[in-house]
Amino acid sequence: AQTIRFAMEASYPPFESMDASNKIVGFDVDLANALCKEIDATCTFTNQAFDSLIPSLKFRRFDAVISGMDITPEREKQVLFTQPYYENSALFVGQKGKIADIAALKGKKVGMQNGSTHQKFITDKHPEITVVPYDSYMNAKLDMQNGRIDAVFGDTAVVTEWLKAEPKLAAIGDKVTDKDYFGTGLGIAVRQGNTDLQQKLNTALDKVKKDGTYQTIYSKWFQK
Ligand SMILES: NC(=[NH2+])NCCC[C@H](N)C(=O)O
Repeated sequence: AQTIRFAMEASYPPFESMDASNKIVGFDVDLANALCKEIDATCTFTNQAFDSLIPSLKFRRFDAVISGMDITPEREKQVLFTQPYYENSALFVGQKGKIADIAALKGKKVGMQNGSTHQKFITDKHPEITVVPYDSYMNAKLDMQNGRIDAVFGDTAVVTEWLKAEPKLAAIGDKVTDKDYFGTGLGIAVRQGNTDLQQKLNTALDKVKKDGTYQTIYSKWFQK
């Protein structure tokens, strides 16, 4: 059987994180395993810095990236994406009662992962906000909670889990849905030209979306 080598940045629960035994677990892992089962392939998973995922894919160190990654026009110039497997938008979060709205972030420090769509969005659309890039959203969140930065800008799905777990945090403003950055959803990236794998993954995605497998995995990792 075929082996599909997946890469991800695994400090991003519930999409991917390291469990107590240093195994990568999460929604993306379960979904990829379900797809590999359909394709009759063996999946492997490797943890890597987020901003190195696309370069490593191009260098053939891996076959696919599944990492809560937004399908964007800019990334589509470098890689091929599957159909979206998760709807996405972005949300600012800060300490409760500190920042009233997005306008109040002017001159403030906002953290996010280096190489993320969140970084690009703020750089392009909100030059009045100071971007503070991190190796992981977990470190950005810690700095925000310690008051070193004023807010974190992240995927709504992830940030919403933080808000449920931590009563001292609050959303700032509404979800950001700009299609050029977040609007088309999360996809699995494969190399340009690897339409064979792209098609296999797309067919498998159709199948798991239809037969209930996707919903089961979703309910395991995301609360309603
Ligand atoms: N596994 C991760 N650390 N993923 C971060 C993804 C952030 C954002 N959705 C992006 O595509 O840029």
